[in-house]
Amino acid sequence: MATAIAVHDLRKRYGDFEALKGVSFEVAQGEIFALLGANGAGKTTTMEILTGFRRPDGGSVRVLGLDPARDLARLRRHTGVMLQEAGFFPDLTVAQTVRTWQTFLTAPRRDVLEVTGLEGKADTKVRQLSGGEKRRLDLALALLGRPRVLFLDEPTAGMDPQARRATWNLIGELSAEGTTVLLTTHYLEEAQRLAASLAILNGGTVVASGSMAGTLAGRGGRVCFEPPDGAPLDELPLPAVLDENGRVVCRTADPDLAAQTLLGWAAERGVPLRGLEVRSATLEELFLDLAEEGTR
Ligand SMILES: Nc1ncnc2c1ncn2[C@@H]1O[C@H](COP(=O)(O)OP(=O)(O)OP(=O)(O)O)[C@@H](O)[C@H]1O
Repeated sequence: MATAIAVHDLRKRYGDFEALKGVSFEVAQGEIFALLGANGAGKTTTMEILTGFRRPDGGSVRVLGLDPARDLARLRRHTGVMLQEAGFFPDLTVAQTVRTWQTFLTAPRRDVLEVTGLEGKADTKVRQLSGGEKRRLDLALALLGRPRVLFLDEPTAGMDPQARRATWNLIGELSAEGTTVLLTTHYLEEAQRLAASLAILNGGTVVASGSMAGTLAGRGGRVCFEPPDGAPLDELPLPAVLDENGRVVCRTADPDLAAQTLLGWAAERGVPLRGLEVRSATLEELFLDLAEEGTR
C-alpha cells in the first residue's frame, strides 16, 4: 500500500532540550495510525512538524510526498488538522464559524455539523460551547476540505462517552473511505479500537511500533482463572500470581500454549479450571510495561 506519511530520523530541540531524538515511522494510505506516549514524550511536536507549524532540526518528513516545511500551501489543500488548542472567534456562532471557513475552500463539505453531531448548536456562540463541543467543532472544520490526510491531536479529549463513540465511528468511516488518519490520544482503549498501527514515544524516542495486532501479540499475553480447589499456586505447571480480584494470572509469551498446558494439568488432576480466560496483552499493559522498562 502507498505511504501517506513518512517520518525519518526526526530531531527537534528546544534550546538545550532534545524533544525528538531521531523518530521514524510510516503511515500507509487510508490507515489509522496512533502516536502514543506519556505527557512530554514528543507527540505534539511531531504533529506540529508534520503539519508545518514547526521546523525540524534534523531528519525528514513527507506527507503525500510533500515536505511540510517547503510545500505547505499545496499540502494544506489535502490535509485537515485538529491541534490541541483551536483558535476560534468566540463571538461567532457555530454556523458562522463553519461558513467563514467554507469561503476559503473551493468544494467544501456541507454536512460537517451533522456528521459531528453539532446541528443543534448551529446558532450557539462558540464561547458558549462546552469543551467537548469545541473539540467537535474543531473536527468539523478539519473535515471541511475533504482532506486526504487528517491530523488529530487528542481528538476526543473532554468528550462525553456518547460523543466519543460517535467520533470513533466517524473516524472509522473516514478511514474506510480512504482518508489517512494520524491521531494522538491518552485513551489507550481508543487507540486499540481505532488504530491499525502505532508508534509509542518515550522521551523523544520510538520505543515500540508496528501493526497493533503484531505489536500486542509480540508482548505475549495472559491466562486467568479461578484458583483451583485445593491446589496451591506453586503446584501449577506455570509461574502464576493472584490478581487483586483473587484470580490466578499466568503472564506468558504464548497464552494459547499456556492454556493448553494448564488444561492438561487440570484434566490429569481432575480439577476444573473455572472462568478460564486467554488473551493477548492489552495496549494499556504494553504501555505501562514500556514505561516501567524506561525507568529501570
Ligand atoms: N515551545 C517549547 N519550548 C520548550 N520546550 C517545549 C516547547 N514545546 C514543547 N516542549 C517540551 O518538549 C517536550 C515534548 O513536548 P510535546 O508537547 O511534543 O509532548 P506531548 O507528547 O505532546 O505531550 P502531551 O501528552 O502532554 O501533550 C516536553 O518536555 C515539552 O516540555
